[in-house]
Amino acid sequence: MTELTDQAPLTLAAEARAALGKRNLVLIGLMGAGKSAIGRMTAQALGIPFIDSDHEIERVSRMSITDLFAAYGEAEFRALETRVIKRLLRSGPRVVSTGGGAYINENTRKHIKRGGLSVWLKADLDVLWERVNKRDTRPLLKTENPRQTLENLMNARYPIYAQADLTVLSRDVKKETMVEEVLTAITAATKKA
Ligand SMILES: Nc1ncnc2c1ncn2[C@@H]1O[C@H](COP(=O)(O)OP(=O)(O)O)[C@@H](O)[C@H]1O
Ligand SMILES: O=C(O)C1=C[C@@H](OP(=O)(O)O)[C@@H](O)[C@H](O)C1
Ligand SMILES: [Mg+2]
Repeated sequence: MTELTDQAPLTLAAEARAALGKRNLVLIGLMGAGKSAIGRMTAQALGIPFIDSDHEIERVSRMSITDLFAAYGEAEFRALETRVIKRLLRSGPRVVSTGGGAYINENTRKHIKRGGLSVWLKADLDVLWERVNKRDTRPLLKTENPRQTLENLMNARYPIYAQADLTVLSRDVKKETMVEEVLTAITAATKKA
């Protein structure tokens, strides 16, 4: 009979997939951290569905995030975001990339803590700014000094993101490297547990 030890070692993705089980992987962090891009690629590597909560919000509301903020304001957006994320986390496994403010909302955070393994993609201000200043799709950054706004958000939010189950440093390396680090973090955390 073949012993388990005789078999070829599992690939990193397969190992992470086994470690995840039925749990959802939830990416959190500030705008520009790479939640949407890295989340999509991580789901592909794991062979499980990917959903971006902002895209889902846009789909159900049939409005862009920018228009939602303009028409209804941030409070209404957060209420919708909570409902959408709660629903997305009901079944797993999935990779769910959230919008930057989702985990800051106490209600949404509660659902994420209950419904998944959270990974904070943590980046420094220069990396985030370099990425977000190329697009104008983020209503919270439509201020006189968007870089300062981003820094203020960083100061307010980083202590809360720190509650995530896992943290991976997001920086200027290949996206594939980021995916590998997320998979490694999932595997390592499960081995430790
Ligand atoms: N490791 C990376 N290296 C270079 N660019 C990246 C990396 N990760 C993300 N990006 C780019 O940065 C921008 C913001 O990423 P995105 O996934 O939208 O972030 P978030 O969803 O966290 O706001 C996108 O253009 C994305 O392609
Ligand atoms: O940080 C935030 O509060 C927000 C981040 C955005 O998502 P990304 O983090 O994917 O850019 C989007 O949900 C909305 O503009 C609000
Ligand atoms: Mg995003």
